[in-house]
Amino acid sequence: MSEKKRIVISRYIGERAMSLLNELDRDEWDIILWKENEPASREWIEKNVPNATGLLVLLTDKVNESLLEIAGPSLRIVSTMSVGYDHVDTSALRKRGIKLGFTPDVLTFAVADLTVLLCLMATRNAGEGLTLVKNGQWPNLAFGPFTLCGPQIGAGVDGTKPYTVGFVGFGRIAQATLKRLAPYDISRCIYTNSTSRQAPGPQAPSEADKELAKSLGVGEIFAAPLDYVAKESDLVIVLAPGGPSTMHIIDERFLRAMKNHAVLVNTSRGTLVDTDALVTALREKWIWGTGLDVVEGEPLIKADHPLLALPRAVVLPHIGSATTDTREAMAMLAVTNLVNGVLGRELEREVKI
Ligand SMILES: O=CC(=O)O
Repeated sequence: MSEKKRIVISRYIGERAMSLLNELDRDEWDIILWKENEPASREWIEKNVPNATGLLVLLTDKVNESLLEIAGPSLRIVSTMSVGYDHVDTSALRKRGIKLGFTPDVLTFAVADLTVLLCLMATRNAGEGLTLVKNGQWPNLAFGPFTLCGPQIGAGVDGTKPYTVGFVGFGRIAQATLKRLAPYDISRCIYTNSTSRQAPGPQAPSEADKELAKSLGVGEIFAAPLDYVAKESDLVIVLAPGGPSTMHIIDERFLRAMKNHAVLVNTSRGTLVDTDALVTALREKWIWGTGLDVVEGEPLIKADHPLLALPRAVVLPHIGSATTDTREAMAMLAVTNLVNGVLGRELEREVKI
């Protein structure tokens, strides 16, 4: 009797998504599942991946040359339950003709919501306020008129203050974030993309920029170089993909160029921000504060990380897409991609690598 084909899944991703695997005839397919509620050990993945046809991973699992070597030539599809895929070596996949499935779109609203949450928390000192209250140090017993005051997002109390939101990366999630911020009366949105980033100056708004500005009621929208975004923005939101091309794109130079009352929010990948420079920027008050859902070197499992001692740093544990609905949709899409991939069908969402 010939050996069954195998699929390796590095985390239990819920009953509904797992039930989609029923399309695979179990006389033909073995489903190998890591059942613990923590990342699968490398040892476990390496032990089970040889001769697999499909591999479903989360962003805690590195898919690199050595893993693909171990998997061998049977592997057809890697499906990641994430929109980001900087944990996957795409060139190693490409040269072996292995497809990569991912889960964009379904998480756009959840991440945009969390981005706005961090914008508000970081501008309004909510991190510091929460810490004081939890430590029994409620600060307003003597109601200081300016206690815990922070900058206000948007056009201000009389609705006339110019307010600029800068985006580093302006894809689906960034645009959904802008849509949520638009009711704050944003006079300008400036953004970088891979071409404008190094350009000599700001670009004239494209037709798409003009249309978006009109539909959202934002004064104007246009692309600009990084240093322009740093210098001009009251709020900088980082929403670009991770990987070598964006490593430390927010560095000391960028942070020094920012306005003193400006806030930096990162809900993409920790590697985009040079953490040491950010810590100095906060300590020396080059900027007002920061809201981070991702940090270089995460998870931060020790409370002695310098960021955590800073009252103006609001740090969340990478929960951008963590609504139940969204995670379920991501899980379903990841399994659909996996099943389609192993059966040789087109993936519902494939990274063109
Ligand atoms: O960070 C989360 C993702 O890439 O889905």
